[in-house]
Amino acid sequence: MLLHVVAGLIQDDTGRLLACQRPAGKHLAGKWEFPGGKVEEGESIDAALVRELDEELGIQVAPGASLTPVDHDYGRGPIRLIPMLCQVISGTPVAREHEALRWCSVAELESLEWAEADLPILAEWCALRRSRGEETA
Ligand SMILES: Nc1nc2c([nH]c(=O)n2[C@H]2C[C@H](O)[C@@H](COP(=O)(O)OP(=O)(O)OP(=O)(O)O)O2)c(=O)[nH]1
Repeated sequence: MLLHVVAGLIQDDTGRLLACQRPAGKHLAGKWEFPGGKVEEGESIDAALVRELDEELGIQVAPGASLTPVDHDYGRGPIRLIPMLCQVISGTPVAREHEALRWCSVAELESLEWAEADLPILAEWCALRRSRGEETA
């Protein structure tokens, strides 16, 4: 069965993107990812995003546009990773479930070791920024 996973792309007001490091002892430990998680049965993508970011980071967000979903299999069954732009309405992110959080410029994003399924999402996000003329931040 295809598992749907939502991933939130959060920018700060200087254009940096929030990256989160997966904790030790978990699948893909130490890799960087976007905050989010599995969409529960009967739950909308937007509702899953709002719930996961509240649970993981203690922030309230408004879901925005989605980027292109990525289908991937780490050998544990197929997943569909759904990237969603989102706006923080309230709160400041705190690493409740992650090893570390980092606000990253494009250069910093490229220096991290990402979960493989996130690579196409990062490429799309960087292309989107370039097309808006925001590539230098
Ligand atoms: N949340 C999130 N998960 C991601 C990303 N990229 C990526 O490949 N994944 C994968 C890791 C897991 O295989 C799957 C779901 O992640 P999860 O954090 O909700 O679940 P988990 O690893 O706690 O799963 P499990 O140990 O309970 O089986 O999606 C990402 O950017 N964010």
